[in-house]
Amino acid sequence: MTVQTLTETNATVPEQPIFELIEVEQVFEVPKPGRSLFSRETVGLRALDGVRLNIRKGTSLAVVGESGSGKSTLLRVLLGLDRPSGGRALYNSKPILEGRATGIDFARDVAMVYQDARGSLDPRMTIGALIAEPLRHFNIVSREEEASRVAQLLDRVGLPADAADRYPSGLSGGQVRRVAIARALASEPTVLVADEAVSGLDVSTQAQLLTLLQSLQRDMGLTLIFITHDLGVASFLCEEIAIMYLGRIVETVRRHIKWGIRAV
Ligand SMILES: Nc1ncnc2c1ncn2[C@@H]1O[C@H](COP(=O)(O)OP(=O)(O)OP(=O)(O)O)[C@@H](O)[C@H]1O
Repeated sequence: MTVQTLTETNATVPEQPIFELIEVEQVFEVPKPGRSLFSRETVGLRALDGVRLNIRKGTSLAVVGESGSGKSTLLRVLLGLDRPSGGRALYNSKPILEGRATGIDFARDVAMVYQDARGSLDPRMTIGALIAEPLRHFNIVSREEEASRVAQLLDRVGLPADAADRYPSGLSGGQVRRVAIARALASEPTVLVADEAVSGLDVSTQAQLLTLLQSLQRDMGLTLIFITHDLGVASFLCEEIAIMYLGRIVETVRRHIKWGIRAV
């Protein structure tokens, strides 16, 4: 069996970050604890509290934290789905929301694999049609080339070509995650964001998916942002781990992944 070995290093890469968060804050108005039933009193909840984060192109970053630490809030800011209440969130040195407003490039460049992979796929569509959807939306290939690109993408995620004719209900949890990854790759993104992409699966399926994500990141030069509450998964997969607690990044661990072979 092939496994990777991880070794710590202090190497620094002086490259311009693809994502940059500078003192990002997100404050939500929530009902004041202990208020009377009829009171509308609120308090500000700091879901993000001065977050600073640089993500370099082609690297892998895991954002790890317990429930409520702010991971999803951070993700929504990175995806430009929410405007932070303070600080600056940049993608390729431009405000993320500006990037989204200018349209299709950000959506094509930054692909997402959702935690609820099955729920994110229309159960009435075949796997082939689901993967072809982003190909058409972003005009990646001509209609004639579509079927062969779908087959390539299925192969890339370790599914057989005949999976294209099946429906999500006919696939296992692990296979559905692979389809979600193939769909995300269809737009030929620079960044792949995966939110709890292996949670709720058995250990061996998790390991296979993590190995797949690792090889995709390495072979395609993707920037991988992986959100998880599982430190073990994070350290297996990613070069850099940002640990969140109460809306802050309390620690960042940088690793240099060396590929090696060890008999186990
Ligand atoms: N839209 C919102 N309105 C009010 N409070 C919110 C909102 N979104 C998140 N919160 C609060 O912000 C804090 C951080 O939530 P967030 O969902 O980002 O945490 P998380 O680390 O992703 O948790 P989980 O792992 O459970 O998904 C929590 O206290 C949450 O209740």
